[in-house]
Amino acid sequence: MRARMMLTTADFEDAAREALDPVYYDYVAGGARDEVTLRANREAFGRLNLLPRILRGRDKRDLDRTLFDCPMSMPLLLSPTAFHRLAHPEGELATARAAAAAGVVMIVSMASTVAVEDIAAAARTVTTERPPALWFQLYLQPDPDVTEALVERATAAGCAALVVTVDSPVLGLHERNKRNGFDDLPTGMACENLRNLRGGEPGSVRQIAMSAELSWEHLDRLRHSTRLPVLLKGVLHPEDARLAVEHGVDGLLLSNHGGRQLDTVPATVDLLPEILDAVAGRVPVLLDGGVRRGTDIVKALALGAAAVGIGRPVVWGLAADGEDGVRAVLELLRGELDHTLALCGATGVDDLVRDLVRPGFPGLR
Ligand SMILES: Cc1cc2nc3c(=O)[nH]c(=O)nc-3n(C[C@H](O)[C@H](O)[C@H](O)COP(=O)(O)O)c2cc1C
Ligand SMILES: CC(C)CC(=O)C(=O)O
Repeated sequence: MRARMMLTTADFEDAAREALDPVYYDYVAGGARDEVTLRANREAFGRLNLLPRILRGRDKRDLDRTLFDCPMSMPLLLSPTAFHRLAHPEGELATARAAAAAGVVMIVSMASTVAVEDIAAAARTVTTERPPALWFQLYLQPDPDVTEALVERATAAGCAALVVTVDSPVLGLHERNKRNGFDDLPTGMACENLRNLRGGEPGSVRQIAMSAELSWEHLDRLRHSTRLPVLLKGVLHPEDARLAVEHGVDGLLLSNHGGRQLDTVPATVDLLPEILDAVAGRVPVLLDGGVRRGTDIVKALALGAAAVGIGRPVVWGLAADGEDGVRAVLELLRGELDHTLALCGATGVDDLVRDLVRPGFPGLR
């Protein structure tokens, strides 16, 4: 039998589907309710067209970018995804080494199955041009002392920024997980950042309190308790984007949680222009959701995103081939990004403007 050619992120998803327990595959692949938003994230990129320029490119294009003092080899980062040990025994250790080797930021999930200190140590084992950069994602907790304990832990581990996910007043409902009876980690795995956080906590996923009573006051308290840059992940309404800037956040990660929270919210790339207008250049806006191709990255950057995140493709790489699989996904996207820049007549990622992206021309999908 011919070996599978791993040419696209979709090839990694196919390989992951074969490697994973179907219950875990569904957990990663799935979205909330009818999965309308999950599909919309992809469809929106497909509807946008690129209108390239000619006779103005360069042989070697600049892909690097610095954000929050973190030099990155390209404006692509690993959005936070929970439970990497479901995909591979090495879990987040493998992911962190791959991200460090590729020179990109990994946003560690509060619900990682390896402790943030161990993830940071794994990233430091990789020798590269750039120091490895980790950011830490957290859900604000109704008890601010718990939030502060987490922030202290992530800061001590060397995380360079905090990404506060604000789209989860309650957990999104995934009917795939319900049907499969998946609602907890298997024996032997835990949310290691929550273990012994303040006392003898076991590291259970149920320790993560989703609360509909969180308010801007909780964010203000966090803002004042840390010197790290704070990004909000999951702001969708432009009015909230304005409020976030007024409350002193340092950046936004425009995200609909990969279609896993409120179903039927718009695709992130469709919302990007409105959010950028609301923010008016005061803080960088990053985007995730449905990014699978170099053309997607170029469209988001050209519209004004400072960087883009990928969620599921990282888990597919990890499930398919551990550290090498994640690295392969990142290098595949780097290659596609560079190739798209060349075809667009761009000298690098700083040479992208809105004019390159057009709403869909009829008949072209
Ligand atoms: C399996 C999985 C776990 C996730 N875990 C988290 C998490 O712990 N915290 C969070 O803020 N977002 C989480 N997300 C959302 C991602 O950060 C990201 O917003 C989303 O996956 C981007 O869309 P994409 O998968 O289409 O690239 C998760 C997504 C997936 C698929
Ligand atoms: C609830 C978290 C533990 C994970 C998450 O955000 C997700 O699966 O989308």
